[in-house]
Amino acid sequence: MHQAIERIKGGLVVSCQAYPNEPLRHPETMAQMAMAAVQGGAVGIRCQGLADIAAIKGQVSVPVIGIWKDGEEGVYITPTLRHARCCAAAGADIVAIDATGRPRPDGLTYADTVHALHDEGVLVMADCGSFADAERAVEAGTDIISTTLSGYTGDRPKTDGPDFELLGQMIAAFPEVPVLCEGRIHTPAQLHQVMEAGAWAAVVGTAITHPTSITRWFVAQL
Ligand SMILES: CC(=O)N[C@H](C=O)[C@@H](O)[C@H](O)[C@H](O)COP(=O)(O)O
Repeated sequence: MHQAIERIKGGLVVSCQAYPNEPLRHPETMAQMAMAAVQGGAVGIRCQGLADIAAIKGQVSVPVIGIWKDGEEGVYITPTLRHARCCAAAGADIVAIDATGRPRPDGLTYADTVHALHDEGVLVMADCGSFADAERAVEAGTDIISTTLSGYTGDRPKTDGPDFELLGQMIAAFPEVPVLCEGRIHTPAQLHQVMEAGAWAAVVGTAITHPTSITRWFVAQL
């Protein structure tokens, strides 16, 4: 098992992302957010965009999972081999990529992409939207599989909280592969539950690092 993957075992990875045109969308701001998360006990950081990856790697020593979101529909999380290589070059310890079977903009298959990255020594995390995606990812030899895209690809309902069902299926089917739970973990109790279920680690974004969403949750109660 690679050291970066060992280091996040049993812990909380915090996703530090601001979306296009949002006030916090600045690499230095995201690096400050990442440092704050590490102070709170995060064992890893997930972040978006080459500038943010580089800025965050410059400030924290925990493993960084890098992605590059390009577009908003279809395959947009690190959609091509080029995007993934750039994330690695920017300093990501692990690169997360879309693991769905949808056509990729560069025409490569998911497996082609993973094999090319492995040839270059890059660790790959599969952002899955279904159990079939997880099977494809494991078949390709992916280092980490995750529930990231559950509820966002049309294959699974968008549950209020994390997709415990998919998480459980992945853990049961692939005991040798680290399974991360990511997506809609909104409370410490839900985090406890996903770790009890056997997740290798969990990724929390919105509930920790997206104040606009958190404010809306409160305002909705007024
Ligand atoms: C579907 C998609 O594009 N997910 C993205 C992946 O990086 C992010 O927008 C999420 O914030 C991240 O997965 C963490 O999830 P949550 O913010 O729910 O804790």
